[in-house]
Amino acid sequence: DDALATELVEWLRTNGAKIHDGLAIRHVDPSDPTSPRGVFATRTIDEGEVLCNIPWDLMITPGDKYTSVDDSDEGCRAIVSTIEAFDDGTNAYARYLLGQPRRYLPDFWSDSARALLSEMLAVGELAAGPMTERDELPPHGIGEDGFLDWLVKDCEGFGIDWTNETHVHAGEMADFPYLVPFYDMFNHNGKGYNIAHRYNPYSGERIDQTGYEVYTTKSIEAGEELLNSYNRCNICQEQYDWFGAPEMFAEYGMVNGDMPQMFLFDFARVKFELDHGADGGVEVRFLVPPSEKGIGLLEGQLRRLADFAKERRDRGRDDQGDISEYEWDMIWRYHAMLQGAISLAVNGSAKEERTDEVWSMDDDWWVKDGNTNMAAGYAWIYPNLHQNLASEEL
Ligand SMILES: C[S@@+](CC[C@H](N)C(=O)[O-])C[C@H]1O[C@@H](n2cnc3c(N)ncnc32)[C@H](O)[C@@H]1O
Repeated sequence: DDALATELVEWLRTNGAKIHDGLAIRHVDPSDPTSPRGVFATRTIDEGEVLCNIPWDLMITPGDKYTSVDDSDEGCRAIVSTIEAFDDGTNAYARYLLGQPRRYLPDFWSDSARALLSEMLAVGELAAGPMTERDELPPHGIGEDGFLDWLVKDCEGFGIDWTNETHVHAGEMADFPYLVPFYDMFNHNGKGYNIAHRYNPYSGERIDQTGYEVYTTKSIEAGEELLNSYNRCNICQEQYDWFGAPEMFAEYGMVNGDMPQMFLFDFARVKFELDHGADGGVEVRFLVPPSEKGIGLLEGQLRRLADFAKERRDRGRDDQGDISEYEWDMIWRYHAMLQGAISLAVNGSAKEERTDEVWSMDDDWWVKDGNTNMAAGYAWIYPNLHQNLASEEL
């Protein structure tokens, strides 16, 4: 029943990719064809077995040679390559990507939906230009002058037609630096992963010669799902310390109750993780000691979020521009997630000793697990989504 996935695997094998024969691609909930697809073991797989090796030629890349991560027009070239793949009728991976949802990431929503979301996130008056992490709730960088506006400006001269929905879809799908067939079917698990990459594209190894290889890091039972971690993985070191539930929503379009969830509120200098406690209830763990001022600021946002819903949700979708049903649903799901998380933090902070230390620290007040080590001229840990700080600026 999943022709696109079957066709993709056949096409990959025919063209030199290795795909483990103990795997099946199916919907996570087999009875619900709208649930996401995932990769499952059909038999026991030992630790260290290769799940796939994808030759360079089958990936969608910004160019035909390995390029480094600090290549400035790499993002635009990746989109152009994705458009070319879409136009190539023989490319089964492109057909699979064309079958993915359209405009599901907030960055690609309608102007009306992005405006409503920005207003919901604005801590104070809605700023005319882009807001920073200091005056909005996370995730950052979505509103006016968001990612798509930035792409349009940045990719001028690359022949991308932003009035063409297929080109926009290429912009949404194109991952920098490359799109890897099959690898992108592994779902996210917040508790950890059972797969790893043999090669680290960020370290400059020659994937154009070796292929992109993924193997198991544990032994896997039949029926078990093969899972990656999109933020706690061994490859995305730049997302390690700041990439929480709000960023999962921004970058992957996910809003769900999966635990653990991390939240970093810059404007209040509060950072915490939520997870199930021993009694099954959700508990808060502060990753940086909370301050009196920070908790007060969060309490203010709880009141504002409640008023916002009363005013905007109760008014209904129809008289607020051309917000789609999907966008509307996601906005209020995310609203509920924020309200829930902030309430847990405010209530949980009663048990904590409060200290104002965070307010005398520099902008890296929240860096705990990570560090600001440089690689290829960039700090891998940085506070604002879509913002690469050059090393001199830090
Ligand atoms: C890299 S793809 C994973 C494969 C994808 N499920 C598919 O059908 O092709 C990432 C997308 O999968 C979905 N996804 C992955 N992990 C998820 C999870 N734990 N909960 C909900 N959706 C998830 C999200 O829509 C996300 O944007």
